[in-house]
Amino acid sequence: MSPLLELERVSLSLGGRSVLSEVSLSLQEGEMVALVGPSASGKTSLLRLVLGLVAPSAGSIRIGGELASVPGRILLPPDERDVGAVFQDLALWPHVSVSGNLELGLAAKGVPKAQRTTAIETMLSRVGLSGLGSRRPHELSGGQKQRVAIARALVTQPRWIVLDEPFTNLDVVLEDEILQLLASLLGERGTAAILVAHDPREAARLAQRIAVLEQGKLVQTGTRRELADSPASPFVRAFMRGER
Ligand SMILES: Nc1ncnc2c1ncn2[C@@H]1O[C@H](COP(=O)(O)OP(=O)(O)OP(=O)(O)O)[C@@H](O)[C@H]1O
Repeated sequence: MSPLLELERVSLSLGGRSVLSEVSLSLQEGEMVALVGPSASGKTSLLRLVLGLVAPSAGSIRIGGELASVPGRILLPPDERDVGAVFQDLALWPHVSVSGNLELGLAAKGVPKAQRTTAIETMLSRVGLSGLGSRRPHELSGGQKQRVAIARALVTQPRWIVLDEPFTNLDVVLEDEILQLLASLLGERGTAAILVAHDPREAARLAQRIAVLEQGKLVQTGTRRELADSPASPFVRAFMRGER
């Protein structure tokens, strides 16, 4: 069976600078991969590529075996990639209620009103936000906002999601709670994920594999044990020791 997502020697240049260089990476159905690397190594750019927000300069991206992006062209637009996204700034729509934030994606998918209401209620209850559907994002705590962002990414039941360092601003206890919630939500639905992680604990909690980017190149991909036992670079060694 084809991988859910497959990048083949993908390069990206922006403003005349090479941002990613010949990255090959795959994501299997139900698999969770953590993407790590120093600042400016290209992690966010890689997520933008797989979401279909930007086209590669070279190489190709396949989704479910079908060509989704080729040099200079996005063949499959973001809303046809069956993917949910959670960004670092969460990007909740500020003027829309919590329920409204979840509803937009369902409406865009053509889900009828009655089913939308049920799906939203079920999802809000699953993330511990029952009864808060009519609040606006600014009326929520940081942890509650994270839950809304996760609920919004998952309410349409996508086959996979990407998360770009969404837990950086949480304290450790809260981060742990949210990671646990996310792990069970992804696990019970068999949703695949690519997660940009900033510490090895976070990576280990969710991901079966860790992929390391440095200066736009994929320097190592492997399990936590493989990276800890034979780190391919000083960054990988330090990261696995939890120093970064
Ligand atoms: N639109 C753009 N035009 C030119 N250069 C860009 C553009 N977007 C990103 N870059 C550059 O690409 C490189 C990779 O950026 P990216 O945001 O992907 O890194 P990152 O690994 O996610 O970094 P961080 O961990 O700091 O968020 C950086 O040097 C950045 O300055």
